[in-house]
This record gives sequence, C-alpha cells and structure tokens, in this order.
Amino acid sequence: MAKMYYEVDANLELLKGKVIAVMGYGSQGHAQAQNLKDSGLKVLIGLRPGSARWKRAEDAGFEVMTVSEAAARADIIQILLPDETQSKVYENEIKQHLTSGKALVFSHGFNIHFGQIVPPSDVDVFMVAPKSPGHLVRRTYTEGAGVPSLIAVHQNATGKAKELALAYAKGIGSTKAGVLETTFGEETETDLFGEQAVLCGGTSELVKAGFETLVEAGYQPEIAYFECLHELKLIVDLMYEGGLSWMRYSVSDTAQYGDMTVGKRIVNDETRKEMKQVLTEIQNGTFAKNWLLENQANRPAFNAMARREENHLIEKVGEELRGMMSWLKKHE
Ligand SMILES: NC(=O)C1=CN([C@@H]2O[C@H](COP(=O)(O)OP(=O)(O)OC[C@H]3O[C@@H](n4cnc5c(N)ncnc54)[C@H](OP(=O)(O)O)[C@@H]3O)[C@@H](O)[C@H]2O)C=CC1
Ligand SMILES: CC(=O)[C@](C)(O)C(=O)O
Repeated sequence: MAKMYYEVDANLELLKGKVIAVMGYGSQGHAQAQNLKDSGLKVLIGLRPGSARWKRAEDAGFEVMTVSEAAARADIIQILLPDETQSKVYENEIKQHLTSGKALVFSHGFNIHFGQIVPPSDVDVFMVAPKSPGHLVRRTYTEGAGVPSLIAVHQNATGKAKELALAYAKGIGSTKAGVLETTFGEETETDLFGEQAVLCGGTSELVKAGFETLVEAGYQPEIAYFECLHELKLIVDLMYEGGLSWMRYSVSDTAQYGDMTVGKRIVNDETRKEMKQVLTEIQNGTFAKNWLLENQANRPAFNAMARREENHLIEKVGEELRGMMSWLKKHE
C-alpha cells in the first residue's frame, strides 16, 4: 500500500523566508496562492499585463507583477498557467531567472513529461498536484480541511525537493487530507486519462446520452435533468464517502439490482477497449501533439465543440433549474 503523507510529515518552516511566485491566478492559481498566504507564506502573483485577474489578485491582498518580474524575485516558481501556454511563457519570461538552487513547481506534469519544458539541471523541479478542481482547493481550506494532492520530484538539485514539495502541499492544505508520491509520467498520463475517459469526457457523454434518451422518448427535460445530472452528484458523493459498496448500501435494492445488471451493458467490452486506446494515445504522445497543434492553430475545433456543448439542451434546462433551486451554492 502506498505511503500517505500528512501534517506531521511536512515542515512548513522550509518555506518561511522564501518567496513563492504563483504564475497565474485562475482555478488553481487563486486557490493555491490564497491558501499559501493564509498559511503565513510570502506569495507573489505573476500575470500578463491587462489580465482581468490582475485587480482581483490585488484586491485579495497580493503583490501582482509580470511573470518575468515575479520569477526574478522568487525562490520557488509555481507555474499555474494553462498547460498549452506554459512552455512559451517559460522560454520568454521564466527560464532566464532560474538561477541555481531555485525551484520550479507544477500542478500537472504535462510540459515536463512531454518535453515541452526542459529546466536547467541546477534547480529543483517538483510537482504538487491537487486531485481537485481549484475552487474546492480553496473552499476546503477555508473550511479547515484540504484536498488530497500528489507530489513528484523530477529534479532534486538541492537535495530537499521532496521536503519542499511536502511543505508546499501543507501550505495549500493538502496534508490535512493526504499526499501521495508519484512521478511526473504517472500523474500526467493518469490525469489525462481520468479527465478524458471518466471524470469530464466519459461522464459528460454518459449524462447527455441518458438525458437525450429520456427526452427523445417524450419525458420532460426537467425530469431527465434531475435523474441524469442533478442526482449524479448525490450518488457520487456516496461513492466518495465510502466506495461503491456504501453507495449500493444506501440506494434501494431495486437500484442496486439495476446497477449490477444493466451497468455492464452500458459500460461494456467495447467501452473498455476504447478506454485502452485512449490511454495508448496519451502514452504515445498523440493526445499531447494534437492538443498543442490545436492551440497553435488558435483552437478551431476546440471553439466549435465548446459552442456546440454550450448550446446543448441540458445546459439550458440546467441553468433554468439551478436558478430555481435557491439553496444551491452558486458557483464562484
Ligand atoms: N483547473 C484545475 O482544477 C486543475 C488544474 N491543474 C493544473 O494547474 C495548471 C493551471 O490550470 P488552471 O488553474 O485550470 O488554469 P486557468 O485557465 O484557470 O488559469 C490560467 C491562469 O494563467 C493566466 N495566463 C494565461 N495565459 C497567460 C500568459 N501567457 N502569461 C501569464 N499568465 C497567463 C490566466 O490569466 P489571464 O488569462 O487573465 O491572463 C489565468 O490567471 C495547469 O497545469 C493545470 O493542468 C491541476 C489540477 C486541477
Ligand atoms: C481537476 C483536475 O485535476 C482536472 C480535471 O484534471 C483538471 O482540471 O485538470
């Protein structure tokens, strides 16, 4: 069984007196920066001039500057920019400031693993990757808890990289939940697979297929939304709390019988075969190449697909229903 690291395994003092630059103030950036600051650490924010987030970060009490300025002043540089922009910003604004003994930090291994960023050998390179969307990284911290994170060391120039990674994980609250050690390759390939085949892609398509099946059969879209999307959170919450067995214990036996008989017809041998193909295309770099080329072409396919998804009936129905459920926590 893998070793989990907790509060006692991490020494925040290693980061006291160091300047941490968080590049980017988006989903992860705003959360990690605020958590680190609330943990008593010195945090700078690096953004591009004209960023809509510049004032938001200043209003949150941060010193905000360009990425280059922040990299020059920082001992530890956490790159929380979009994966597809990191290598260009690294080459233009970070690389020249990576003096010996500094640390480069990531929350996803994409650019190191696929060779888009090749740091100098005299700096630490490590990862602290929350296994959670950024907004919950912040929300759980403010509630006195944290989200699990993965850590990985790519370069250990100072001999302290892992200890610094654990200290950083503590600073964002993750040692309250648990920290697992991995490698840049394992985190990258499993994270890409998970977000494509299970969490975002797989689940979105499953939800839409169920919703469309019911709506096309003549049932009310609102009922289809509640059954196929709204209630999904409640079921997944049970899985999250106590595994599949806890979910099956909590739902009716009718539901469990249906789960165990019909589930394998929906996610069948063909599905599993396709999952293996998806993983192969991640491992051999096909996905990474396609994503980087898509961005170089200014995202024609991404933008067309995003527009189509935004106009799906399930989005319209969901927006209307969420507006009617005042108790729902509005997204930030
Ligand atoms: N989203 C998540 O929950 C998770 C993300 N990650 C990883 O965290 C990293 C950051 O992702 P995420 O937080 O989602 O990113 P977001 O898209 O939410 O935020 C990106 C930030 O980078 C800024 N930015 C974009 N381009 C540039 C540029 N050229 N120069 C300077 N700043 C720029 C944006 O500001 P602006 O556009 O205003 O300039 C924004 O502040 C990625 O490696 C991702 O894989 C890991 C785990 C979970
Ligand atoms: C939240 C998370 O880790 C994801 C889905 O992989 C991502 O947003 O990159």
